[in-house]
Amino acid sequence: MYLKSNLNQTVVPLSILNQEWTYRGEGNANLVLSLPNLRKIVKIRKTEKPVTLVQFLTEWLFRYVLWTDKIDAYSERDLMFYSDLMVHLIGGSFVSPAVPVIITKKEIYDLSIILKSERPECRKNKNIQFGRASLLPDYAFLPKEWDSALTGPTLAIEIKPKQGWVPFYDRQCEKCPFCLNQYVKLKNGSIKNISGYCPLDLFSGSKTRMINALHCLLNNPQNNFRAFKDGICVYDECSPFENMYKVVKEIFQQNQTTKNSLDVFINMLCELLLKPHCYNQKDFGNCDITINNVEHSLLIKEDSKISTKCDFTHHDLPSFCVLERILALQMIDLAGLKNNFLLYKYLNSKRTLDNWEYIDKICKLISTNKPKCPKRILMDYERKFVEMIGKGDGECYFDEMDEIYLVPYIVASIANDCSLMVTMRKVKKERQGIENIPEDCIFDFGDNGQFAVNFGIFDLYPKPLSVIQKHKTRNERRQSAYRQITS
Ligand SMILES: O=P(O)(O)O[C@@H]1[C@@H](OP(=O)(O)O)[C@H](OP(=O)(O)O)[C@H](O)[C@H](OP(=O)(O)O)[C@H]1OP(=O)(O)O
Ligand SMILES: Nc1ncnc2c1ncn2[C@@H]1O[C@H](COP(=O)(O)OP(=O)(O)OP(=O)(O)O)[C@@H](O)[C@H]1O
Repeated sequence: MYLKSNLNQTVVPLSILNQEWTYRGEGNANLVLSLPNLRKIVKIRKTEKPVTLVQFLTEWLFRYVLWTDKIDAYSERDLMFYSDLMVHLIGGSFVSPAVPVIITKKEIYDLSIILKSERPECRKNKNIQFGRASLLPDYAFLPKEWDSALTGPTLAIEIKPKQGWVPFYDRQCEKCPFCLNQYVKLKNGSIKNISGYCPLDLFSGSKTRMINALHCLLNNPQNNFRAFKDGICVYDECSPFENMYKVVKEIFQQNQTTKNSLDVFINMLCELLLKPHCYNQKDFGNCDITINNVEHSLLIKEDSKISTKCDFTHHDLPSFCVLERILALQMIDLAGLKNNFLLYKYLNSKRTLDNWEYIDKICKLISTNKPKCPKRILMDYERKFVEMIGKGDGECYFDEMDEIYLVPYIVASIANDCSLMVTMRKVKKERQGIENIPEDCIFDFGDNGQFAVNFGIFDLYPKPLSVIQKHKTRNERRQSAYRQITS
């Protein structure tokens, strides 16, 4: 069965069980399996498990009777948003096109049974969904054609860096959203210790602050740091810290590992996070990377007097380094949650907003405005939004606006929640086959040797418009937990 999607891509049926596969991990929205022979991952959507009888019947009707069109439409829309917008905004060196595949009901049923023992208890509140899934490169491995020049294990570091930038309109608190959330986690018992990690430090452009942030991530990884050796998770919040020492020793191919080698490794990681990486720039589309910096510098003066406990100061990151690619999207939101919530509430009071219709609208806008770059389109809307706020005449300016004005906030929210992977493997001393690796992907770490390195950014799928309401409530909960614990 081969289907044609609206994106004009052939949807290929994929059988997972008749090839080598492993469980890679899962988040709130997707479960990921790795197909090591293909060096690909399959990203399978998850759905809420029905709890009540009514939910059970609705789910049954939806899945088994009304299934195909509705579910296909969801997955197709996710893919369209990813391919038409997010890939262009991030750039082809860090993301790859997703290939739609179809997984049968029977296969999902069999997989669910096998996966029972692998899935963490806290994630079992959702089922995996049959039908459309996405096939993507597995960033825990390097491209096959580089293999002949490389030796030793492949190490991949996954970081979910979270919000490294707070719009000026939202800076009412001395703590950034991530640090505030630590108090909620502490209160509900999901963590024992507050992490010293602050995303503002990781994105600060200051090496001292970045290195401190990386040390904190390693010491208290929560769901923000993982290390994979040859595709297998060897260090995360559930593993002993020694595992990290061991894997660093192996990657450096040293007999001895000392505290010092971990420091060397963190320095190396910091350098990699700051290295421009644009070997695949031809696929970058025509998005202009520099558009939004000016706007922020104009707003900065207004707010420079706030007292902070998190350090809100920051230096520019080198263009095209992996952190800069993420931060640039986070900074696309100038108006902040405060103003986006007001607009969302206003539009919703005029007509109930559909959570996903914005995707069709923004994709259509991009296509009719070609060759204008998608980032410029979003920034034009955002600029106008901020201009309206500046006029300060309350809700009346909202009459001229629609949900497209909320899209920059949604894009920034996706960037606030995405993950990155830095993957590395040592280059053989004899350097045979080195010509297969783009020069830009080889990094020299002095006595520790040369490494081939690749970067990936993932979890760039759309969020519903209702996330704005969720963020409003979430922020109030965070502030309250902070006040309760610190007062
Ligand atoms: O709201 P946040 O900042 O806590 O982020 C949520 C994440 O929590 P985190 O703090 O990273 O542990 C949360 O991650 P976990 O499930 O906690 O691993 C999801 O990523 C969630 O996104 P979505 O609802 O699946 O689209 C994330 O929600 P939104 O990005 O939709 O807000
Ligand atoms: N392209 C990829 N290459 C390698 N590993 C990946 C890739 N995509 C996802 N993963 C792995 O699968 C895990 C779950 O994927 P992902 O974070 O995209 O799930 P999610 O449900 O969308 O997350 P969230 O809870 O943040 O919404 C990741 O933590 C990562 O370890």
